[in-house]
Amino acid sequence: MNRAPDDAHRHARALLDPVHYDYFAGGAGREVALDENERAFRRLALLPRVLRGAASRDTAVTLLGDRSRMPVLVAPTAFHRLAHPEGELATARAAAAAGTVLIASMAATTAIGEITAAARSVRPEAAVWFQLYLQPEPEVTGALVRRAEEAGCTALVVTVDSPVRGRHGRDERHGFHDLPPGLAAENMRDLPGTAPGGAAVRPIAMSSALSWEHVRRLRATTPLPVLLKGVLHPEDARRAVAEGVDGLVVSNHGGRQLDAAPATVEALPRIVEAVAGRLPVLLDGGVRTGCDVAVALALGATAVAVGRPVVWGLAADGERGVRDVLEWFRSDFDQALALCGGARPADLTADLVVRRGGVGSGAW
Ligand SMILES: Cc1cc2nc3c(=O)[nH]c(=O)nc-3n(C[C@H](O)[C@H](O)[C@H](O)COP(=O)(O)O)c2cc1C
Ligand SMILES: CCCCCCC(=O)C(=O)O
Repeated sequence: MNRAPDDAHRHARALLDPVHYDYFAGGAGREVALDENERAFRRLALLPRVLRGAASRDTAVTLLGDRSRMPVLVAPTAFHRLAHPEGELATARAAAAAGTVLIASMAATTAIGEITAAARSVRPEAAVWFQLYLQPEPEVTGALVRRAEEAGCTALVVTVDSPVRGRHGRDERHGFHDLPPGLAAENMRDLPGTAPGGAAVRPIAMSSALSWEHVRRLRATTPLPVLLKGVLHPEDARRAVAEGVDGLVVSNHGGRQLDAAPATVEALPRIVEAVAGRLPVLLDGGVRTGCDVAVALALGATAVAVGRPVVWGLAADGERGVRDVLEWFRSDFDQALALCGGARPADLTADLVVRRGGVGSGAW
């Protein structure tokens, strides 16, 4: 029996050290953006179409050349070994088995080469993308990109919503600022510029000096497609198109950065309008059911990504727990698609989405 993300969440909460549970669950500030991500989906409804003769369905999508069995990817989340001893290796095997794309965090507690190897041990064509925080020193960013390329990653997801780190009240209250002994952000090990005898693992820097120039430089140094994660303003989306970026992720970092950021599903339509089909637009934040996936796709997302539900599956039952959560998302999305009268993700169109209480008002 597949465990729904809500069940996994309950199990994870019971099993995890409360300090680590709060790290994963928490958000920035008063956690308004965190709460709103889920609530905003509840404010939206789907108007199903009937009698469309959609006898067989296909939930697969192709994203920048990678095929995914469903339009639900694994969002990058840090420090999986805090959730389960097998950490990112378990997540990678589960994502590969579920046939979806894993976006591996630069802040993983397992090196990217080991993550891709684990995914490919299950499915040789499994796609792994690498999430990157651009580092102030170009040679450090360059070395991270080479590692991702050598590991066989097929896209880079550059997180641009973190000029500084959000303030996480739960972590502050617990005094949780560092990984426990024995765990490290393994992609940061042995990078250029580490002083002889200095710490072998560099801290991850967040820099407010980053600009479009850094994105341009990155694009010039790698053949991999580059997506920007954390775009919420339509002008930034238009600029991304002009700069030749390959894709966008509409994200408020799961409510962990700017607490005043809008719910991502509410920001999505303006980004989709600005991009006008020129790039794939992904969304993450608060996606908890197949209906949420269907709403996001109907509003123009090519796919969504899920963060915490995957962590809960991992904490609850390792590789099997993540696989259960991902398989549940696939079947729940398939069910929503069928109930909307669709045969494939492209059948979900904006006219299906209305605000609750607003049917007939042309709310969208
Ligand atoms: C515990 C945790 C760690 C995260 N680590 C990263 C990270 O390393 N890099 C990144 O770009 N986003 C990170 N995120 C943000 C996620 O990629 C994603 O935007 C967010 O989790 C989506 O919201 P959801 O958790 O409601 O699905 C993290 C989120 C959580 C909850
Ligand atoms: C400076 C530590 C970097 C870890 C970042 C993980 C992350 O993005 C999060 O939201 O947590």
